Parts: sequence; structure tokens; C-alpha cells
Amino acid sequence: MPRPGHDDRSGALHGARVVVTRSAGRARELVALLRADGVRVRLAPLLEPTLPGDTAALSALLDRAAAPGPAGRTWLAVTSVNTVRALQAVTGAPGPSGLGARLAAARSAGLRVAAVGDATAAALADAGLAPDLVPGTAHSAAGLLADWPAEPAPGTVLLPLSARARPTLEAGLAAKGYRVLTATAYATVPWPAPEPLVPETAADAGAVPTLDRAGLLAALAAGEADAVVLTAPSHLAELVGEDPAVLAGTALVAIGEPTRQAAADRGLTAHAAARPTPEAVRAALARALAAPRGPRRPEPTTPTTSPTEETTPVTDRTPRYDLVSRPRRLRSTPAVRRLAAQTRVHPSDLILPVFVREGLTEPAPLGSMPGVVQHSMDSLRRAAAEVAAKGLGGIMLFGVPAQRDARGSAGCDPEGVLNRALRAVRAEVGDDTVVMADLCLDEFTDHGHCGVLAEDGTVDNDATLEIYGRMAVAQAEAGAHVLGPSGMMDGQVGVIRAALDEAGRPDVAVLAYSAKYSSAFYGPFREAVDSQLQGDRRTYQMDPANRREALHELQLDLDEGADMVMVKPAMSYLDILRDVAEVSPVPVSAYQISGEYAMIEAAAANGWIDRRAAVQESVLSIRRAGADTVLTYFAVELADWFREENGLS
Ligand SMILES: NCc1[nH]cc(CCC(=O)O)c1CC(=O)O
Repeated sequence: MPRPGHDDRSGALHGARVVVTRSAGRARELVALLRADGVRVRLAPLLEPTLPGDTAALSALLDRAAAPGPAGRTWLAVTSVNTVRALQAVTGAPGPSGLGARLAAARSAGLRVAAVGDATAAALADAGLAPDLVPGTAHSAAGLLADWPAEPAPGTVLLPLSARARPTLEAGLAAKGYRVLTATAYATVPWPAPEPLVPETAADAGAVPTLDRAGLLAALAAGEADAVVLTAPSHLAELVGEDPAVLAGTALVAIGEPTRQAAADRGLTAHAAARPTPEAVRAALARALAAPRGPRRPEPTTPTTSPTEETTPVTDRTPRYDLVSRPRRLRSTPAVRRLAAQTRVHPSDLILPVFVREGLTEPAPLGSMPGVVQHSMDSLRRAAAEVAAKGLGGIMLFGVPAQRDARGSAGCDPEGVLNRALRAVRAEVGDDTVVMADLCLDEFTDHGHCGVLAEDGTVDNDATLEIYGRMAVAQAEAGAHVLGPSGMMDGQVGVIRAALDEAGRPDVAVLAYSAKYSSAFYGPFREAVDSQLQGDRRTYQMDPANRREALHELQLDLDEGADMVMVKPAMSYLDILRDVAEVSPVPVSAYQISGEYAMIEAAAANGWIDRRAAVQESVLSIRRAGADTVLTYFAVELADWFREENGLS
């Protein structure tokens, strides 16, 4: 029965066998519209949202939202309807009596709520949490960032996310100076999920014939589907895996340009529905069915002769070359790759460097290191507790004093910021993690050099050593388990060892910065410690041109009693790290420094690299090159990901 606006291509629709990759609950209107045209509709949801295996992090995030913080300083940002459902699920009660009631007190104390788009806003409103901010035009992470209000003192953003979320919003908010706390709200698993986030309603159950992935593949192979309507790039990926030819010869409709592009990337032509409305999908379906289509992939048969036509797709799996070795066997599935993996990054391999600044009452974000802060004493204590709770290998403290002088006196002063911070951290974590102190003068001197200056303005090696010895004892008394001399003075390890022993602290270990190069990648660190340095450190840090010298420095530090040694920076010095790791009899660390961190963050914030994959690969490569432990500003996140990927709570 033609209706207004019905186009004359509906003939192509009548009787067509169409599979829509959507759940019954979300396909209701589209199914009704297509059925009215005589389309034989089946559904194949392919993917389904489910609560993460462990909801502790999400509950903790909700607890934080519920604890009324300083007025107007905390946001809850919600990026999908599924996230609203997940929040409701952990709250325990549906509707306004759940989430809205849970956050009511916090909202009147200033908690604000942002929604990515209208559907999310509506779901929030239904949950009793009408948002304060919805982007005006672009309903996306980018749109939300663009419309985010400028705030003089950015506070915290609580950001529950899909397990597959892209880093756009997190990185963008961090770049605006917010402290962004994330938690996995839901994961997407193959349909049917054992515990779906949205249980099927009685009305939807059985209303439309529904296929699982295997059923859909079988229908495609048997030529029983004339067209497939693809809802999202993830549905396409789930359906075809590494074999796009399963869709050869099938008319394809893509809802949205990203889905069309994902098909094109796999050599498939899909007709895009410009908007996700049932009408737009129907129009695209009519076009797709009317357009000429290539041949379907032939049904698998037992070939008697080898294929002759170059264009024949490869269906014969009998090996045609007698290869002695096929290394791809050990790359074929995630499980076999996991079995064959030689290097892992475990939380206990990681050391988190932290900055504490005298006089701060709130942590201060660092512009050139988005996501990293200068801590107040309070926030430092919390960070240390987190390091211990998450099983990290250690925490390395850097102090930023309020007053500096030519001799860096605050470094030796038991009341200096670093020594006070060491006491606070040790009181917080005891022996639950390893507390380390940067032992260097550059943060404490008014000229910014790592040592004191002689009259001619050069850095005076031996006068500096005497101060390092006193600083070592002060740090040991303040509670450091490990001291990290980073000033590259000749003889520093020996002098520090002797001073510790003489002070009755033979128990305190030395992690020697053995091969520390004069690197351009320290740039952001100098902001982090408010460095006063003019010029450079080339008279004491190593020349990036040199390799042999690293082994000489290593030998000296070992002879002077180093317990552990370090190479720094890491990524541009993996060859040095390899050299040192091959011969060192003591554990080897590498320091992924501020500039290495900043490069990855900047590229990820621009959407140029996949942040999580790049972070993981970077630290994996440092471990692979030979580091036993890695100092990295990504340590906490890497530990979170490790637990997530290994099914640990
Ligand atoms: N006390 C010196 C020190 N210890 C750690 C770093 C750099 C750490 C980083 O860049 O992340 C530096 C800076 C420098 O040598 O200029």
C-alpha cells in the first residue's frame, strides 16, 4: 500500500530478503516500515552491550560522583545511552529513584552532568539526571569538546566509557586542564550476550526472526540474503572478520558514512543512508537492491584442479608451496599470540614518577604533559596509595620547592619539600610499594644546574658530591627505600653509598642513572619542576652520539656499589638499553621521559595514533629491549589495562 513519500523503486524492495544488524528493541520502526513494503526482514544483532566483568571501577566512579566535592568543580560526562544504562545497573534501581536519587545531594552541591547528544540526554533525564550540557550541533566527542564551557579552574571530569572508546574526549578534556577519571561502563560482546545490559522485552522476543553470526554467514553462503543493512563499522568487522568476501554479491546498506567507509576499506560497495532514520535506510536499501552487484562467492567445493583464473578467490586451502616454516601459524589467533608472546608488561615492572610542589593545596595540571599534575601533599598521598593498591613496582618522587638558592639547600633540609613528601608517602604506604627519591640538585638550585657552580660558572663536580652525600642521608632519614642519583656527577654513586653506610643506612639502595643522555626530550619535565636552567647540561649528561661510553659509566657505577642501574631516555636509546641489559649483573631500569610521554599524548589527542595501543607498544618495546623495570608516566593506566586484559579485579 503506497504511502506519501514512497518512491517508485519500492518494486525492488518487495519480496527482498534483508538482514538488519540490529537488536529487535532498536529495529522496531525500521522493521515495520520495511515489512509494509513487502520486505522479508531478519535481524542479526551481532554485538550486544554487557556490563564489564568487574564493575568495581564503575561503582567507584559513581561513588566519586556522589561524594559532593567542591561546588562546581566536578563533571560527570556521559557519552552513550548504554553508559546511562550501565550507571543505572550499578546503582541498582531503575528510573529517577535510582541514578537521579543517588546523585541528588552531589548535584545540589555542584556536580554537573554533560551528555554527548540528544538520545543520551533523554536517557539521563529518564534516569532523573537532566544534563547541564549537550552540544549544540555535532553530537560527538568532538562536538562536546567544542561546546565545553571555558572554566578558569578546570576540576575533575568523571568519564564512564565503553571498553572500546576512542581517546578523543579523554585526551581533549585533559588538554583543557581537567583531571579525567575513567572507568569501563560496558563492553560489547558477540550476540547473544550471557548477561545483556538491556534485556529483551517480552514484546520484542520472537517478533522478528533473528540470526546469530554463524546463522548469518550460513545464510549469506547459501544465497539466502539479498541485502544486509550494516548499522556500524563494528558490526561489519564482527561479521566479516578477515574475510570480506563473505559479503560479495550481497547488496549492502551502511548506516552513516563511517560504516560506508569501513566497507570501502574492505573492498565492499555499500550504499550509505545519510541519516539513521527508517526512511533514509529504506531509500538506501532501494538503491542498493537496484544497483548491479558482483558475483557471490562460490560455495566451497572440493577443487579437482587448481584455480586457473587470476580472479578466482582462493578457497582451496591445500598448500601450494612446500614451505619449511610458516611463522604465521603462531600469529593466527589472540590465544596463540598470547601463548607465543615473549615479553609482558606487568604492573610490578612499572615505576610512577610524580611531582610534588611546595605550597599547593590542589593538584596543578601540566600543560605540556596532559594528564600529569604537580601534586599537593594531599593528592600525592592519594597517588602513592593508588600506586601501592594497584601493585606497581614503585613511585619516584621529584620535589618542586618554593625557594631556591645557589647551593640547592632545600634538598638537604629535612623540612624541604621532597623530604617532607617522602615522609608523607612512607607514612601512607609503608613497605607496600618501593618509595624512591630523585637525588639531584636541579630542582633546588636557582640556576637550575644539577650541581653547584664554581667561581668560573662551571659545574663543580666534587663540591656537588659532598652535597649529594648529605642529601642522600636526608632522603634516607625521610623514608626513601631507594635513591636515584640523576645528576651525572663523576663518582656520585660511590660518595652516596659511603655517606649512607656511614650514617647507618646500609639498607637504603641506589638506583644509579648510569647512562643519562643530554636529551631534547626532557623539555616538558623542565615545566614540571619549574626549572630555572639557562643553557644546557652537556658538560655532565652524556652526548647522544655516544654508545661505548654507556658501558664505561655502567662499569663505574657497579664498581661504586650501584644496586640497580638506569638508561635514560628510553625510546631514542633502546640500543644503549640493549647494550647495558646484556652485560649488567644488576637489575636494569629505563626511564620513558616527559618528552616521550608528551609526543604520544599530542599525537593521540589529534587522533593521529591509537593512544592505548601506542602507549602499550612503547613500553613493551622498552621491556623488550632489556629493561627489567620502566619509569613511565603511564604506569597507573598500564596497570589498569593489564588487569582488564587479564581478567583480574
Ligand atoms: N633531576 C634531573 C632529572 N631527573 C629526571 C629528569 C627528566 C625526567 C623527564 O623528562 O621525564 C631530569 C631532567 C634533566 O636532566 O633535565
